[in-house]
Amino acid sequence: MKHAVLNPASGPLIGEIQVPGDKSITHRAIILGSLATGTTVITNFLAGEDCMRTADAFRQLGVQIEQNDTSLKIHSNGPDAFKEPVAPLNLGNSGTTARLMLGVLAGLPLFTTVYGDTSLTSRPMDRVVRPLKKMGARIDGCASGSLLPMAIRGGGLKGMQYTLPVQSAQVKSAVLLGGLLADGLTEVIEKTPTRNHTEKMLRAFGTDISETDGRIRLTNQTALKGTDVHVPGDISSAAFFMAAAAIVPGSQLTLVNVGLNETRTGVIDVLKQMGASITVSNQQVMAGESFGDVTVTQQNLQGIIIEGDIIPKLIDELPIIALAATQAEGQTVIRDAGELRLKETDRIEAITDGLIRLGARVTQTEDGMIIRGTSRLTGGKASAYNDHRIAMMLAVASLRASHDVVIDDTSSIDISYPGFFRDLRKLTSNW
Ligand SMILES: O=C(O)C1=C[C@@H](OP(=O)(O)O)[C@@H](O)[C@H](O)C1
Ligand SMILES: C=C(OP(=O)(O)O)C(=O)O
Repeated sequence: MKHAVLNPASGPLIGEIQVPGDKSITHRAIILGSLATGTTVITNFLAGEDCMRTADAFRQLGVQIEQNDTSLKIHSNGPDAFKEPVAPLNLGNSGTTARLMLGVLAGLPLFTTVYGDTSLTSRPMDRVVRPLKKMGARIDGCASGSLLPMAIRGGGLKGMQYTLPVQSAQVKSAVLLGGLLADGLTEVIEKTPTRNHTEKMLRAFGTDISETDGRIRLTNQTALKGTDVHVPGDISSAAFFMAAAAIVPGSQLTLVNVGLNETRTGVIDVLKQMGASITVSNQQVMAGESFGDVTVTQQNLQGIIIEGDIIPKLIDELPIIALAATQAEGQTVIRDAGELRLKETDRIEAITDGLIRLGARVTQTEDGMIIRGTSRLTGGKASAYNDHRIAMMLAVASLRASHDVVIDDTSSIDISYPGFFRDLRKLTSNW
């Protein structure tokens, strides 16, 4: 338990900051580096707990993964050299590890068992189990095979065409990774774009994968080649400081080397639409992934409606966007975000509860919330619900509160942003 008492308010956030590497891209680099033959060096990788679960899972399959402060070095002889793990794989708190690994494990001719923590054990896995079973996978688990723990007898998959019934990059990626190890053609059809790091990274590792009008196609290609990957900063982590700079008077903050993949930049679009001044500079592209420097200058914000196709582009940023909305004039309505109820915790409940406890006016709806601004945050005691994004949102709220913000436990922050408090302290004068 890491109880935190955050003193209220701060001066403006001024200066420059570099957030850690992208979580989604780090997971995929570890997965493809392990499936590839040869050496893969991943720089600026995220050493967060979730990504380390993915690395440990491949270590248990016999892949050599060395970690130092600046890089992860993977030596692999490809999937044919994997060994059957002698113990269950612990996937911790990580939905991405669970869903993507189920795709991989279903495609390997090995028997494996997987489990996770209390939160992961309650998150739906049938969304990946169903399509993988259609490809021929033999998977069983709790609750009629829809929850962890699960057992997978892999191998013998056949490619198929699959239309995504949920807007989920994890489901898309599980089917594509299964397809990579399956016989024949796999085609995934997505009506609303979700994050496309798997597709971009597969291409970077030499896979022939095509994408037209939301139809993504690939055939069995186990001969991936080890490739060096440089991971851009995580826009989902940067979002906490973007929003902080947007709501603390007098702030001007630059976030350097932030990933700007077109399927992830919804938070920038929304903050701009609310009235924040945001500029992007030094934009570059590496292995198909765009990144650059993002400067946010505080301006008065207005409430807006956030709904529809933009939701998957900012799904993980909704906790901090909701906080920003408490500091905007008028009403902000968030709709079509029912997926938030299926994350590390029910985030609609957790955001609403946390913000109300700190003095904001928020009403939850089935698939979102209504936030009435401008609220003077009073501070108070709130629970992070063991969820990293809720804990960081509550910590940023202290910058606009009139009294202390007390958070029950902030240890979950290590999932995606080790060093968050060091960075927050660097930018503010309140601790
Ligand atoms: O593919 C990924 O790396 C992720 C996809 C999203 O989940 P869904 O696929 O469930 O939307 C996101 O919320 C999660 O943090 C990371
Ligand atoms: C939902 C998240 O991650 P995961 O699904 O991988 O647990 C997140 O990081 O906000």
